Amino acid sequence: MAKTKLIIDTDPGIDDAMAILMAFHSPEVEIIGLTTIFGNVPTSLATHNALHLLEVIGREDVPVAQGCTMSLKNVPKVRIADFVHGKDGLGNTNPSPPKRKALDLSAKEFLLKMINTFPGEVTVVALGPLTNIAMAIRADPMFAKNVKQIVVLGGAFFVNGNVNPASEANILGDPEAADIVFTSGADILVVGINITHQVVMTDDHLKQLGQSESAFAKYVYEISHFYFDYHHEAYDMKGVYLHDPTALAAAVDPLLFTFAEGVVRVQVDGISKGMTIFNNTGKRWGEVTEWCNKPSVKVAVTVDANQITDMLMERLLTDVK
Ligand SMILES: O=c1[nH]c(=O)c2ncn([C@@H]3O[C@H](CO)[C@@H](O)[C@H]3O)c2[nH]1
Repeated sequence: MAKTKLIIDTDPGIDDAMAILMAFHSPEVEIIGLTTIFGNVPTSLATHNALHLLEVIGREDVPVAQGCTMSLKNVPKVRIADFVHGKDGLGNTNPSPPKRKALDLSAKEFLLKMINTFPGEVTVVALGPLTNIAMAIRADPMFAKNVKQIVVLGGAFFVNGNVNPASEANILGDPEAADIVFTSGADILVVGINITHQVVMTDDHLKQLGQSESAFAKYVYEISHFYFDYHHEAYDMKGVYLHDPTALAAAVDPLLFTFAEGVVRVQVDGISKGMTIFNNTGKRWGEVTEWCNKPSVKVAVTVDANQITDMLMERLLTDVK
């Protein structure tokens, strides 16, 4: 079967690094580029880290396109998540400067170019705020039709957020962009923290990675201590949430999830800014609401969590020649 072409829009980030490594050991997909965005780190550092990760992986042929440095409303991210990922985004391991540079094309231009070159063939896995993708949608009305699928890591459906009780970090990073993407009519899978908080890499799994001879396993072991310390402290748990690898798994094998369909709108201001509100009641509302006459998305509602952790472990522990 033909491999799905993937573009990973990313803000690496320790769990982004795990997802990117996992993607390169996933025979189901072919990664045709990385685009970068602010979130876990500022955009310039995301680009630096994306180029560094491709060196670690040995795939310096894969292009990186730098994305927006601010949200659609020209607001820089209020709180870069260095307390989750370290100052350098990779657990304070201080990676050496990458040998390559990003493309001259912006992330938006790269996304448009790839989707127009391969209509119906490219899936975008969005691991950070959705600014680049919203920009592409706004620039070209055909983008939403021609992208094969957009897999979004973001939102908190029927649960609290992880930045505050209302909002999850990626959606809060650019709520206007998220609302544009969710209502664009593209084929969209949304994986929120109601799902990713079920998918855990334990302290024992980390130990196993540390004892392995696999280059990917050793690398993840090195960068992950900071991320584990954060989870020990913030959540009192003996492991970490696998946010980004879970979204990547949805692109590789959506059968590991079940989805409910409905319209998702995003709160763009007020105390619940960034909140994702999903209408799947099936009720015939008596009045016109902001959810009426909008395209639906598929929101993940259940997950085979152990299978995803196993998939990540297996793909990190295996050296692919
Ligand atoms: O700003 C943040 N605050 C968090 O507590 C937090 N926990 C995880 N994350 C990152 O945001 C995405 C999931 O919401 C993932 O990329 C996490 O690394 C966080 N970001």
